[in-house]
Amino acid sequence: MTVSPRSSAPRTVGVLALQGDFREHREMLEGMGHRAIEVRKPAQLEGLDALIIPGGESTTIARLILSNGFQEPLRAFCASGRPTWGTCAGAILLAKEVDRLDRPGIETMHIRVRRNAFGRQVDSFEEDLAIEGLEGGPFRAVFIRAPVIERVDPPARAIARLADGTVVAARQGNLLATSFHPELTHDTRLHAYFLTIGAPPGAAK
Ligand SMILES: NC(=O)CC[C@H](N)C(=O)O
Repeated sequence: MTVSPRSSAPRTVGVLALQGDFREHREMLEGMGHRAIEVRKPAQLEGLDALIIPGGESTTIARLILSNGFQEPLRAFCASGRPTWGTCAGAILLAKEVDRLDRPGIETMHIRVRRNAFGRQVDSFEEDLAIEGLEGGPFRAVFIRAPVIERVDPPARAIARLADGTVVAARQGNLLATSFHPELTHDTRLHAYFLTIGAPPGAAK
């Protein structure tokens, strides 16, 4: 399926605002005409149509998820079928397996992620990606101390790869994980795509 950037009606979209670049996601969503909520308490998840878990420092966000009682509510949100998207650190938190993370994350996507996979020499870079389901040509992806998706197990599937074949985006029903940061570009296509990926409750298991 392909979507155009303006194909969805205004939604109420939460951005987990414990740490990281939640503001950039909120501003992009607002620029698209959606209502964006910075989520700091589990009760705020209730009225949302969709949720973004932003980039930042995954160890810090994982610690704050646990200390703020977010772990079960976030798992329930993923199971509810509402679109849920982790960018960079957010993708690390959605993964069932991570090479090293000293505490549990949300662990709902059947992917294995390796943190800081590009090493010190390549702290950040950009690459044009073909993303399955996205029309309008390549997507300029910004990678910052990015993880890679080392393994994708069904029902998850890879939807974007670097030129060398490395998986950098995956989808599992209503769940989306990207190694890169679309909120740091002016391209709203992936945010628009994300809002279309709702699934029946439990579909993402
Ligand atoms: N931009 C990012 O979100 C970087 C992720 C960070 N390197 C981590 O492992 O948590």
